[in-house]
Order: sequence, then C-alpha cells, then structure tokens
Amino acid sequence: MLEIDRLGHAYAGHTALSGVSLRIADGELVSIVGPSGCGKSTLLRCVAGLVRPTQGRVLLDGTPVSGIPVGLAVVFQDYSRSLMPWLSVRDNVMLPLRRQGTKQRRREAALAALDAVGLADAAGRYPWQLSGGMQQRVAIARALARRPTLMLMDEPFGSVDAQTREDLEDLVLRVRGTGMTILLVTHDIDESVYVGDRVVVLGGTPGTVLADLPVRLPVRGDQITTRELPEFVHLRAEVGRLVRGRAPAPAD
Ligand SMILES: Nc1ncnc2c1ncn2[C@@H]1O[C@H](COP(=O)(O)OP(=O)(O)OP(=O)(O)O)[C@@H](O)[C@H]1O
Repeated sequence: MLEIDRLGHAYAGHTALSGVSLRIADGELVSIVGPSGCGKSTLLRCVAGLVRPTQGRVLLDGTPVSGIPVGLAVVFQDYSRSLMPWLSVRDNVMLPLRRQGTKQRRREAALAALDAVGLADAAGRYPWQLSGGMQQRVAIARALARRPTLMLMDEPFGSVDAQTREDLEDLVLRVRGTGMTILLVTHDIDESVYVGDRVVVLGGTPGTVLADLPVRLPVRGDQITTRELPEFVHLRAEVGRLVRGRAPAPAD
C-alpha cells in the first residue's frame, strides 16, 4: 500500500503542492493528470524519495519514505538521455542489476525483460541503432528487470509518435505484473483513462487533488473499441473539463 498523507512541497519561494492525500493499493495503476506546473512531477519526486516533502509524508507499506525505496523503478520521457549509447541494449538493461547475483543470472533477467517488451532480438544492438519507440521499450525493460514493486512513469510516451504511443500503452497494460503498483503522469487525457484503474486530477496553485475518479469500463478491448465505449467517452470528457477548469456539463 502506498499512502500519500497530506503531502506538500515548497521549493525556495514557491509552493508546488499542498495537502495531497491518496491511498494506492498494491497492483493499482493510477494515472495522474493536470495542467502544466500543477506539481505532478514534484509528487512523483516525493514518492521516489528524491525530494523531501515540506509537509506531510509518503508511506510505503506503513514505513515513511526517507530515501529511494527498495523495489522502485522509474521511467522518464527522455529515453535518449537515460540509455548509455556505448552499452549494448542487453548491457543497458543489466546495468541496475549489477549487484544482484551472478553475471549469468543478470543476463537471464535482462533477456527475460527484453522478451517481455518484444525486444529479445535487439539484445546485441546499441540504443542509437533503434527507433525512439524501441529505445523507450528498452527503458521499460530496464525498469522491469529489477522486478519492481513500484514503478513511477513521468510522461513516458511524450516523445514518440501516436501509433508507437498506443503500442507502448498496451505494453504497460500487458507487463503490469501481479502486485506492481504504477503511478503514471501524463498530459494525454485519453491515455490516462485507457491505462488507468483510476485517474487522479491535480490542479490549482499550489497543486492539490481536484478529483480521484475510478475507471469503470465494462470490458477492455483493443485501443479503438475501448475508446468508443460510452463509459470511456464520458470519463474522458469529465477529466478534460476538470483539467481545463470548466464546469461539468448539465445532466441529460
Ligand atoms: N527545482 C525547482 N525549483 C523551484 N521551483 C520548481 C522546481 N521544480 C519545479 N518547480 C516549480 O514547481 C511547480 C510544479 O512543478 P512540476 O514540475 O512538479 O509540475 P508539473 O505538473 O509536473 O509540470 P509539467 O506538466 O509542465 O511537467 C512549477 O511551478 C515549477 O516551476
């Protein structure tokens, strides 16, 4: 259980977040949306232990987060800066495993993670020989190889084309293993509803939780079918209005 308890953070001279409380169960995938500057990345940094909250606290399984939690993996938007160009794809994925087990075990874990993202055949290639979408899949494989219990994703698909983005969204839905909790920050409202079990809308200055909406879809089909569901269309509109600060539509 991840518990964010009345969390706030002030940078020098600017309060970015205030009074944010959320409870996230093991295995949940929570999308976080909100206008630029409302504190989404600051929230992730507090959960990652990279920034110390100036109010409230973050608890993981009841223990306050005071440094980078064990079992944490992060995936950022900028895959080109997160992969080492002089290392092969396999060695990039092995990098965070360097203190775990024998080299043979680390290789096996890296190849299994690459297989999970459909890139087993690219293990011997270098990042600069891959497309942007493939590089982001390598970054996801690297995160998965550590078998994280908590994965934080900050605009992970912001730099790829629309088709690749959809493929990567489906990949995240496929690889979310039992028990892996995911917080995914996105500017894409459709994406927040498509991948999330819940959509948390942040807004205001300082940023706070405007809404915490469960995603209740009768079935999850492919991208096109799911996005046509009336429940999807309704929730997307509701999230869109909240992010843009508009009043809700009148009831029918
Ligand atoms: N290191 C910092 N020092 C001072 N102010 C900061 C720092 N990092 C972020 N801020 C400010 O805190 C506020 C929240 O920033 P944050 O990056 O968390 O927002 P965000 O919602 O993730 O924005 P975006 O969607 O544009 O990435 C912004 O006003 C930003 O300018």
